[in-house]
Amino acid sequence: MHFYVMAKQPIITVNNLVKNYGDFAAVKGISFEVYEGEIFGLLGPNGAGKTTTLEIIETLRDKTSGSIIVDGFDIETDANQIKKRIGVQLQAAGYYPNLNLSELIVLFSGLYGIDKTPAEMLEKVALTDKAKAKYKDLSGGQKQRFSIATTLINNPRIIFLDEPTTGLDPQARRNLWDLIREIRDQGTTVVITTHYMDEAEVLCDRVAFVDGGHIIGIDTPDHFIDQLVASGFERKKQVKLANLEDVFINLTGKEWREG
Ligand SMILES: Nc1ncnc2c1ncn2[C@@H]1O[C@H](COP(=O)(O)OP(=O)(O)OP(=O)(O)O)[C@@H](O)[C@H]1O
Repeated sequence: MHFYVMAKQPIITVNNLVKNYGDFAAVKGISFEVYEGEIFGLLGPNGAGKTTTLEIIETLRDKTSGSIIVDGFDIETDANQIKKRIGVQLQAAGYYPNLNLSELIVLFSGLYGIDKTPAEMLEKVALTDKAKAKYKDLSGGQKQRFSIATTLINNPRIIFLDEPTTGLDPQARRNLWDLIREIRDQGTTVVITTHYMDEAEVLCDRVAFVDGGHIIGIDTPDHFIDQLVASGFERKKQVKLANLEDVFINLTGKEWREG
């Protein structure tokens, strides 16, 4: 039993959040809670307002109106306290190209004023043997794991992952799911966006669907699916007991491909 089952304490409360870019309303008054210790997914089509919402909660973007409380702190008055308690994935461009992974961890730890050993952080994301490698020389899956390691340096209460598995092969995706689950099981709340519904279904404890700047549904994946089935919905095609991804994994093996 993981942490989520025991406590349903809100760690993020978003109330009536609005974001306008000039005349364009990207987020139109959304409200939701993220519970402590869960993996919470923001799902929805391109342009729905997911990244905008995340970046506002991460204190990286100003809101137009509404209120946000993160771990008991109001974004309006205590953004610095919030920054200390969250981990945000940096864009790849933020990594100095000539430093190796160990040196990058030392650099980021220094920025946070926290004394973390590179070995400790790299071990968490199974990159111990890449300590001397440069970020640009990593595979896609390794890059994602490294960037997740950097979100954990300040012992955050919550981490935010924006499409962390986009572009990864099936093994790398599944390995990343395991890593994200481990992070949750150690008590860190995870907020994630993804366009992969299979991923959201197996990974997220709860999901919110965002469309056109509104939240149009929020529940556990199981409840959503059960409700749809109860309403009489049936898939047109006979569902097979395996899919092409299972074939891929079966043929190529389950081991980590990228070292
Ligand atoms: N800085 C900006 N200025 C003007 N419009 C913006 C800006 N940033 C985002 N938008 C617009 O706001 C809307 C929401 O964008 P956002 O990136 O939040 O969507 P998203 O749900 O994350 O989409 P995706 O799945 O494609 O990442 C889009 O129509 C986008 O074009």
